[in-house]
Amino acid sequence: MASVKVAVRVRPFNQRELDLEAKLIIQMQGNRTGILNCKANARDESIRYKEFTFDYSYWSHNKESPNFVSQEQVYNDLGTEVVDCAFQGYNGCVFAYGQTGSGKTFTMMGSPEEQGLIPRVCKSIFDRMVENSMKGTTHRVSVSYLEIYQEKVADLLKGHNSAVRVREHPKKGPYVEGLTTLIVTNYEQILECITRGNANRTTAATNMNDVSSRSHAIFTITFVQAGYCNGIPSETVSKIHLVDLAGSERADATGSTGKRLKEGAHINKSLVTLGSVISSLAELCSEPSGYRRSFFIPYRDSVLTWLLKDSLGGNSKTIMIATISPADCNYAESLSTLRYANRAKNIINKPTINEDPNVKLIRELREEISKLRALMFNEHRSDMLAKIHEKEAREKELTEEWTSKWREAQAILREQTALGLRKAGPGVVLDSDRPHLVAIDDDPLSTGVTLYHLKVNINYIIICLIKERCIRGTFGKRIASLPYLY
Ligand SMILES: Nc1ncnc2c1ncn2[C@@H]1O[C@H](COP(=O)(O)OP(=O)(O)OP(=O)(O)O)[C@@H](O)[C@H]1O
Repeated sequence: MASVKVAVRVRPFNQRELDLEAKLIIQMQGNRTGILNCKANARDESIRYKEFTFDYSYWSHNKESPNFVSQEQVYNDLGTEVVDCAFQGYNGCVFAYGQTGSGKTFTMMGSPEEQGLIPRVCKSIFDRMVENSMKGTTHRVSVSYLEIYQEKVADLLKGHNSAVRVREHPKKGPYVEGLTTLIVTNYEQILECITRGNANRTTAATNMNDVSSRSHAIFTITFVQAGYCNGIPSETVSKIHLVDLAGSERADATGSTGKRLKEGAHINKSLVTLGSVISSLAELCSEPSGYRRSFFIPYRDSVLTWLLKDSLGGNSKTIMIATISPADCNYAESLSTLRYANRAKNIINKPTINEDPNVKLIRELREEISKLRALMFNEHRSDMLAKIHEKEAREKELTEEWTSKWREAQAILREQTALGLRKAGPGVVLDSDRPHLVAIDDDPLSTGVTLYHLKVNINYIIICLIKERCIRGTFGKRIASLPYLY
């Protein structure tokens, strides 16, 4: 069990707020955040000033302050937890929520000079992978990047207009059908994916932000870690969702009309549903265990909550970052964000280590065998020997199967890395001048690309195309497309 961790961050005044000579209404001390209502003339202090306690309250308003919290500190507190999640085999999720222009994209993505959480998390994952590889562990990292714009999902690694559909697998839950999943082998490649995806995101200028994200964006890292631990195979798969939500907004504050107003309605639909999901979960989790009524959680009322189902009340360690403006003119929005964040604190998730099912079976068999051996030794039960032998044979068979699959996957990855072969959007990039054929495979469970070496000095080739598989030449040009060609 793990509560959703909540951090609140306040940004500097923006130009609009400076022009309006806005007053500073946010105060932070330790992990407490206070908000002052300048307009209320009531004597009752509880109406004028409201205070909330979070896991972290980040003062990023002015660099001169001794309490100033930089991008680096946000990463040290929150990003390292996400990286730990990946290496321990847990799913993780960070989502940034707040008013338009309050600093969500700055916190998640940042700028080239002041990188945000996403690039820092990616960098750290690859740095730690290098360290762990020395100990014999192997890793596979793949990424996908999607946006939800007006309740429709687009594949950001394919292009802005690449619509894809959300479906629900009976066991694995919601997923996006046909979403591009690219294997990345170093930080530069992952950065390339982020840059490509960001360029495809829907943005527009509003009164609150010159480059306002009009969509919800989910960058997902799938991290597989495999190797031997104390002589036993170990393999974990973690999914890390890094989410930059579109701004929660009021039409009058953002100057929305026409298309922007329609966008706002859709953005709000997702955020309102997110709010309902958070409220229902918070209520559910605050009931004493054993007395919990069956609550309906409206995950399917919006694409966003449907896709983030596991991150909210499910199998994930989740962090919410609520970003707020420091200015009095945004009092209502900031108070609403703080209340939203305050509710999210009560959500309790149930993260578990995502172990490969075969590896889990091997581990369990070994445990059973040790127990049976101890029992046999203590109680002189010779009848157990046959049972032990049977379990040992099964365990050996599974271990051999797993080891050969693992070695094969390692060899393919090594070969592709050595040749600089990788899937890039609809094509592949290959930095090699050796003759070859490349098969592009859309199966997300495979490495995505398969390389066929051609022996030099062979004048003709026979190609047998397996159903629906397409073989392309060096420059991605289709050289044969018949189902069977002899
Ligand atoms: N902590 C911060 N320190 C310095 N500048 C910041 C900070 N937070 C936000 N900004 C600046 O404020 C502006 C708006 O921030 P940002 O684009 O991150 O907002 P947003 O919440 O993502 O908005 P939207 O919902 O419209 O996309 C940007 O110019 C950004 O650089």
